[in-house]
Amino acid sequence: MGSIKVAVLGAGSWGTALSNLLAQKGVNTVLWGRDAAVIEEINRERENKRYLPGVKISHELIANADLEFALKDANFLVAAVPSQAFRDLLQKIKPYFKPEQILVNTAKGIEEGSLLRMSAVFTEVLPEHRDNYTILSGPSHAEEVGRGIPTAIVVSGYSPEKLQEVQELFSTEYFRVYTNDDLTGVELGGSLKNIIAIASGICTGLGLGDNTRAALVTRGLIEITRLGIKLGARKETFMGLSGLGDLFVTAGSRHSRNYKAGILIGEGKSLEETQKEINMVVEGIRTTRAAYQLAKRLGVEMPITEALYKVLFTGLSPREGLFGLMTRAKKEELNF
Ligand SMILES: NC(=O)c1ccc[n+]([C@@H]2O[C@H](COP(=O)([O-])OP(=O)(O)OC[C@H]3O[C@@H](n4cnc5c(N)ncnc54)[C@H](O)[C@@H]3O)[C@@H](O)[C@H]2O)c1
Ligand SMILES: O=P(O)(O)OC[C@H](O)CO
Repeated sequence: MGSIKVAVLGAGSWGTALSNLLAQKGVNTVLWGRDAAVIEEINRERENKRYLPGVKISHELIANADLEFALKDANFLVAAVPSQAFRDLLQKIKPYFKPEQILVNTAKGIEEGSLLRMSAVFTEVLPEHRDNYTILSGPSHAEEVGRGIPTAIVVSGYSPEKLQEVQELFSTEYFRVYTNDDLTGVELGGSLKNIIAIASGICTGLGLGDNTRAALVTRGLIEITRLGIKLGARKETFMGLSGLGDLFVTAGSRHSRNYKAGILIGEGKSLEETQKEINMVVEGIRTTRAAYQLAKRLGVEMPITEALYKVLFTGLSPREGLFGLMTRAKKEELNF
């Protein structure tokens, strides 16, 4: 793609997979990571063994631990760090940020404390560049994108022209990018599905059946939609790639860190043991606490989120949590 340059910031699983996709497409791409040992390994072995083992990295990809080098003359900055590190990354890039640069956020989460979505964090740090913010979300495991497995994803943001530029940048014959102007819905769908994925994993860890998981995922979609509507999102977005799509891929996949975390917790492991064993970001843990607080503040009913919050943070056992959900007051089904 001509003279376009992209800086991918964060050399974990997703940053590695996306930068590799762009480099394979012929885009001048620099992958920046804060860990010099990981960067060195990528350049030497053409593999990121900790975060994306088994995926061959294109010789066209430049990995570098110097942020200024990565940002210089970049048209697009792709932020691929956990949501709790997004503000910190923005503070680091702020001195270099240019009015024409487009920021593509890929983090799926809500900031703890402020309870802000990533777009709002961006606007706090770089208020004069609000329209340069976009987000890429949807069902996309790095392990599969890294192997060229057909994937569909969605981009959202404020400026329709910028969404089209990001759509054009990432689209390949195996990576299909849609646009959706419901930024609130796209951000919340991608973030809140992780809560339901952990709960789904807990059902598996407890040795329960497909009926239970299907019930949990369906009721989970309804409650995350309910919170989304309250915050101004469109209901339909939760039926799309960043809602149902991402829930489907996360709540039962062997690749999902959130689902795997749930399995370990259902099997009786503590939260600390679980995080140590997975050794990569499990976004849904902190998102559960943030969503629980948001739901309380706004008076939105989110029984699965509340039960998971109690299991993760107050010592309720997974079985007690499930029993509580099954024996709640009787309801109508479609209570958005
Ligand atoms: N892995 C996937 O399949 C996938 C797909 C779509 C979206 N995402 C989202 O992308 C985000 C990143 O996930 P990931 O899978 O790459 O996580 P990861 O745990 O694999 O990697 C995180 C990377 O961020 C770096 N990092 C952490 N804090 C940092 C900071 N303050 N400054 C700079 N770098 C920092 C770490 O060193 C690591 O390289 C998450 O929000 C996740 O939900 C992941
Ligand atoms: O591995 P997970 O659970 O963080 O999920 C990764 C992506 O969000 C899937 O779309």
